[in-house]
Amino acid sequence: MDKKIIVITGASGTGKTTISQYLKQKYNIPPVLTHTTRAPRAGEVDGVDYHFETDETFSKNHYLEQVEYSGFHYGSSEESLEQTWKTVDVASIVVDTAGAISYKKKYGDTAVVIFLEVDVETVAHRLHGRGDDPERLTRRINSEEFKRDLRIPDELRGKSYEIVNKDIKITEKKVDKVVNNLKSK
Ligand SMILES: Nc1ncnc2c1ncn2[C@@H]1O[C@H](COP(=O)(O)OP(=O)(O)OP(=O)(O)O)[C@@H](O)[C@H]1O
Ligand SMILES: Nc1nc2c(ncn2[C@@H]2O[C@H](COP(=O)(O)O)[C@@H](O)[C@H]2O)c(=O)[nH]1
Repeated sequence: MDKKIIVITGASGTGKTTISQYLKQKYNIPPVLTHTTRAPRAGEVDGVDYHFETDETFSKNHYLEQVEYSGFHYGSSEESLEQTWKTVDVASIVVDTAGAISYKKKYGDTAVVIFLEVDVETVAHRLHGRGDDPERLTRRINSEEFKRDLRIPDELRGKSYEIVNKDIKITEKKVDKVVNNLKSK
């Protein structure tokens, strides 16, 4: 099979990490870790969920793309993806829509984009349920990035699998189809 990167995108709280974990559990498709300057949430572990960085260490890495999201830096490296491709043909990565556009531009058909969509009320409810700090959560939901990522950008329209992530079982079945499509190539 050709090398592929499944790029999971959408607004914060739409279920990107949940789908990335499903891909790992069910298909052994590993996530490529990215870097961030935000603090770990309860239960998040450095080197497992993210490479957690200070402003200083973040600035020393080389990134394929990087963004500022709700006041923090995030970035992903080509080296991490190339490293993962040495051991598997298919990997996944979780990024905002600006990152997904960068991956699509750089990798073309090698980047298979899944755009997750959920209405804003449901997302806010889920983020509260995840235990996000209320002050940070309000800031995030009011950020331009969050509002932008609620709808698929023009650059990805027609080039992505668009999945409404309401019922997780239905979402998983749709993700199964994406993976099966890859396998048949
Ligand atoms: N279909 C679903 N139904 C109900 N809850 C869901 C569903 N999908 C995800 N969740 C829950 O919603 C919360 C947010 O999901 P998740 O962390 O995967 O989102 P995310 O898009 O990765 O968010 P972020 O970009 O902020 O990291 C989690 O608590 C997760 O368990
Ligand atoms: N473009 C990139 N976006 C990234 C990267 N790593 C994570 N993200 C996205 O940032 C927001 C916020 O993440 P959170 O973990 O603080 O909730 C979310 O949309 C992530 O998908 C990256 O390297 N590049």
